[in-house]
Amino acid sequence: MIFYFILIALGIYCYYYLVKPFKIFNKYKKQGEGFFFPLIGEFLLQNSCFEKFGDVDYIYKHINDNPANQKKMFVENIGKNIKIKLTSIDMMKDFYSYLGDKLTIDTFYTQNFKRIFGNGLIFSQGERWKNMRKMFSPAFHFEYLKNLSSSIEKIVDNALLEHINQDELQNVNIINLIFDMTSQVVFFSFLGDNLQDIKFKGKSLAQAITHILSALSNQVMELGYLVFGAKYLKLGIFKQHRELENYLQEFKSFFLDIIKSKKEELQKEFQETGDIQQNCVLSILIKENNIQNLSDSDLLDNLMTFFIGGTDTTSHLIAMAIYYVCQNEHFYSMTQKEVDYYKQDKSKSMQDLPFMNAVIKETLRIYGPGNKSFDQKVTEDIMINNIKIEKDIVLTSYVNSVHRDPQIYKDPHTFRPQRWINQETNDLPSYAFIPFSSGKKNCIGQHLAMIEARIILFKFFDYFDIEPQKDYVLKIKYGLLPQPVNPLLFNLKTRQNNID
Ligand code: HEM
Repeated sequence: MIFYFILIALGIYCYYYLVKPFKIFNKYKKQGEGFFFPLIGEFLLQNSCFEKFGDVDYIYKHINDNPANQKKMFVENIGKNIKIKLTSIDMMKDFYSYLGDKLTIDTFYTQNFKRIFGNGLIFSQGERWKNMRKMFSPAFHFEYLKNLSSSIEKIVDNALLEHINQDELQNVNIINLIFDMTSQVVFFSFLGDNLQDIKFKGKSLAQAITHILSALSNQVMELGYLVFGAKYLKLGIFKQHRELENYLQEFKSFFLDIIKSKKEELQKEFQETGDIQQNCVLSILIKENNIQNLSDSDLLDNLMTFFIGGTDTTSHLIAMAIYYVCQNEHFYSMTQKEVDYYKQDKSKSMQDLPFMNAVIKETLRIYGPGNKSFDQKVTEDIMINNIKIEKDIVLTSYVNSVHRDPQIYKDPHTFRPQRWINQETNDLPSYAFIPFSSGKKNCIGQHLAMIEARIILFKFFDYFDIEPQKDYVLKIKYGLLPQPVNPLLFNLKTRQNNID
């Protein structure tokens, strides 16, 4: 009896995890390229790309190299899911028009992270998302954010001067250093306070969040998670699972108290003076009478969401821009000369630094931390560029492939900022450059990211002569983002005359 039961269970398992996915895989592979291996196709392919080329995404980045191939998509499997990576510009318009309606974030990887960022903007859909986006948007308009520039400059100056004063200028891990600044900026832009002096169990708040994220990320690799999902982790069968859940809950309630007291402080100021001096998300919510529409836990979820959306991304963008500039003497001297020239003319704004802006855009094109959308589950059959995609398939928009398509960009795999200054990129088609996504769920923080990138890059090249590690080999793997495996270490030498 038990034998038959096991046999039937095995049969059902084989059908749902092997036979059915393989049939669907074959159907879609006709539209492009593909790779199938029972259960772990995506892992295996990315791993082998990493081993061979030092870049997990290599195969998707190069899929358009031969335009005669007419590839449109790359099909893979993971677990029982079939995943389609959209790699052609022709498919982007339809994809982004369905986002948030017939496409919802797939929870295979992300459900564990929801334990920290709950139902903030990224994970919300429908009316809830619409209302929140409307309430938060004014705080992310460029004109409003411009008022934060001097506070951001102060955060950056303090962080760099601290390194200079402590003489910590050799082998500086610049991603960590910049992450410290971008996390202060996110707290500041949300609460009007960078929370620098507050510690949770001996860690700064940014370090505590990083610790939680990295533990959650490790759990996603556990067999139990792959089979039963995040519910299994929350059950707390193992000690390390219980410990993490407790740490997470304590951290959330600690942070909730900080938010409550900041909110009360700003509300009091508003009641007493009719205004709030400090520009930040909270003050906009209070001034526009929206604060009562959000619970304290909604505020916490969104602060965590902004932290996750806005720290790693921005710090990787800036560190990679420094890395690329330092690979080429001409780019390096152009950047430094531009910074020095700008300092002599106070009438200019940082937007008037053409070469530096081109460096940022080119880094976003070729490396962009958001050049792959979240995996999205199809909730009902849809048409993407005249191809029917069935319900339950997982779709990802592979912006990386479009950003490196030789039919759109000349010499697409080369870092060449000049393309953004000469006429080359004047008439790019729609969806040819979308590092911050597109459509209604695009990145709310893109102006903040660009302002930070300009300020931090400017200060680095103003304060320091930057020397990269000799023989460094860039290898890209996924953490929360695609990121360099070996730390980006630089020697910094102060340019004495430039430091007041
Ligand atoms: C270089 C820096 C950044 C890049 C490349 C980037 C990229 C992106 C991308 C591609 C998306 C869409 C994700 C998807 O749906 O698949 C997104 C969404 C989002 N980003 Fe950013 N981002 C950056 C910085 C920021 C900053 C500084 C913040 C806020 C402080 C932020 C907050 C968000 C939020 C809240 C969403 C979700 C928006 C919604 O669903 O309505 N991001 N970002």
